[in-house]
Amino acid sequence: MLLSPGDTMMGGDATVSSTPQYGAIQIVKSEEKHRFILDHEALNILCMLLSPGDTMMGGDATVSSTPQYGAIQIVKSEEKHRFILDHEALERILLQDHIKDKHVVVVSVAGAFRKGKSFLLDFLLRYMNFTYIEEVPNGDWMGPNDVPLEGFSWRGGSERDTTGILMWSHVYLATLKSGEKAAVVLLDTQGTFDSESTVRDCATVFALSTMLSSIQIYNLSQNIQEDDLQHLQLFTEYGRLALADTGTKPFQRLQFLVRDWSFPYEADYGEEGGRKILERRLQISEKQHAELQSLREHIKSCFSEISCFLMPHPGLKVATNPKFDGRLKDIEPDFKESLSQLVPILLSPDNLLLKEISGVQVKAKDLVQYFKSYLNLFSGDELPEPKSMLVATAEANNLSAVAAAKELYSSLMDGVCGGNQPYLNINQLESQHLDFKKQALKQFTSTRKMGGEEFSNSYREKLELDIDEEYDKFKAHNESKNIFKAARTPAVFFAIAVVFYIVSGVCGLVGLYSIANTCNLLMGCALLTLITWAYIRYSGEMTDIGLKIDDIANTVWDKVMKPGYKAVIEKSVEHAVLSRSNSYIGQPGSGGTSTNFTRQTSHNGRPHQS
Ligand SMILES: Nc1nc2c(ncn2[C@@H]2O[C@H](COP(=O)(O)OP(=O)(O)OP(=O)(O)O)[C@@H](O)[C@H]2O)c(=O)[nH]1
Ligand SMILES: [Mg+2]
Repeated sequence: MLLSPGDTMMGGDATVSSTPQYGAIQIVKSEEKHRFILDHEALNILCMLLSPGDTMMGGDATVSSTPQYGAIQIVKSEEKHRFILDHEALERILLQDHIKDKHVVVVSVAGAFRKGKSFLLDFLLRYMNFTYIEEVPNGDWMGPNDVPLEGFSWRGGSERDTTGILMWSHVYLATLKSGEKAAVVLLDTQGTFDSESTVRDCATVFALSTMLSSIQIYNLSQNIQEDDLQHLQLFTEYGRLALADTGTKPFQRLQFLVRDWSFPYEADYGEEGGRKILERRLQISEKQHAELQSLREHIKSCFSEISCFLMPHPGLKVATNPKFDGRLKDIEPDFKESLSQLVPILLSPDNLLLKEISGVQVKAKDLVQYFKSYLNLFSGDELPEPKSMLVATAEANNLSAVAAAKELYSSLMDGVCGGNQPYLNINQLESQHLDFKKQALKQFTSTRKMGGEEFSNSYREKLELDIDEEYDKFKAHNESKNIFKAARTPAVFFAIAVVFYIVSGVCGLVGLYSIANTCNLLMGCALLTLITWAYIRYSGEMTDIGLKIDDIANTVWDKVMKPGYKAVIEKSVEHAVLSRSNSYIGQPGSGGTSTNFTRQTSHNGRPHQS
């Protein structure tokens, strides 16, 4: 978003940002006599930059240097431990025109509370800004040494900070290895096991973020413990069902991230050490209980990629100093070194992974549907069974396929009878509709969906109904382009006025004054209706009355004028044919005279004479 020309940018050349469209705007100015005045215009521009209603998390300490971006709480924790989805906020982010049709990469960080999740995400933001906005490849994305860390709200202390699920308001566009442009979404989540949340709350947030992300960063402290693996049980159960249904792995990447790893002499910091530890933790041995064995097997089979990264301790300033505000100079070099290795492993264009559900890549607009279905699923008092998770996924799957097929139909119809297209003959329109409907249904049937054919039949029926409804709209729109139909109402009322004018004149001539007066009155009414109709059409007000006048005109046309007009035409054609044949028979050599002729009529196809 650009600032309007003429905005007061503070700081002159020295402070111009590397992205020149951002800058400090002076909203309170110091005037003569030491008075401060508010620059309303500048304030309005700032208000426009922030979409209305956005909940910017973080308070003063974490306000971003690019004020138009912020963390938006899309899943909120309400009273009685219920989570609700902020549809509007979600749609505002994901349904932006340049985003909605892009496949998405969803990066989420989940895990226990107070373990540095939001802190890490702010480094991910720095990398994203550097690589995908400023587009400087292989540079130093970590930024200057002496700048506070901003973005998602993070802080020290023992009390929880993040609640619900937050999405970064800016969706990054990244060019993948394949050359495709993908939309990258970052999610921060409420930490698990804080003193205010129930087990269900924790499981809900963790489940939502795992189900919706393509790169789930599982943030752990110090080690991978058995209970950390057990939290994945719900997904592995669901994953098994989904795997059986579609034959594809339901989740993409699970990245274990062990913070404050204290045993570098056993396994090195970084990816290599992480692989070693992960192998040990996911190892299946005969000594293990059968349940532990199957959990490990299922974790492996549900994610297409599992990896682990061991992070060193960031230093005492980070962990214990209340004044620490994220400056790199206060962080231990080991930590910074590991961070510079970790973040590109997660977010470089080559490592981004698209979100897939049942083997189909998810678009940003589909993600909205999945959010809705999953939030619905988790709104009950009990945690859902893996089977109902499968049903919810199948439902969202089918709804997305319905939406895509409907969109195909609408765009095809738009091409033949949309806004700029001329009026199309009704028979032609009908045949195009049937053809496009067939194409849309074919696309729906061929899209891979969960839940089987029987499940998707009801959605197919819904699609047919939706398409027919859409067709009615296209038909009405097409009709409105028929200028003869548009001119029908004024023509009918004008004709009525003319007829009554003539009748009134004739009646006046023969002395039937009362009938003449009534006709005059009716003529006046017709003209008045005509003027009212013209005003409604011109002003766009009182459209209900306008529609009623159109209805009356249509009825008069269908019931009176059209039959009358047809009868007159038929009569005159008959008359013309008759007079033509009469003149033909009357001609010399035609075998008869005009007064004495042989009339030929046809009887059962045979000519006979009378
Ligand atoms: N020991 C340690 N502390 C860290 C690390 N990273 C960040 N911190 C500190 O941990 C504290 C909490 O950071 P946050 O990012 O707010 O933690 P969080 O996990 O988002 O916390 P909740 O939002 O409450 O779930 C801050 O004081 C950070 O400085 C780390 O790797 N190790
Ligand atoms: Mg947090």
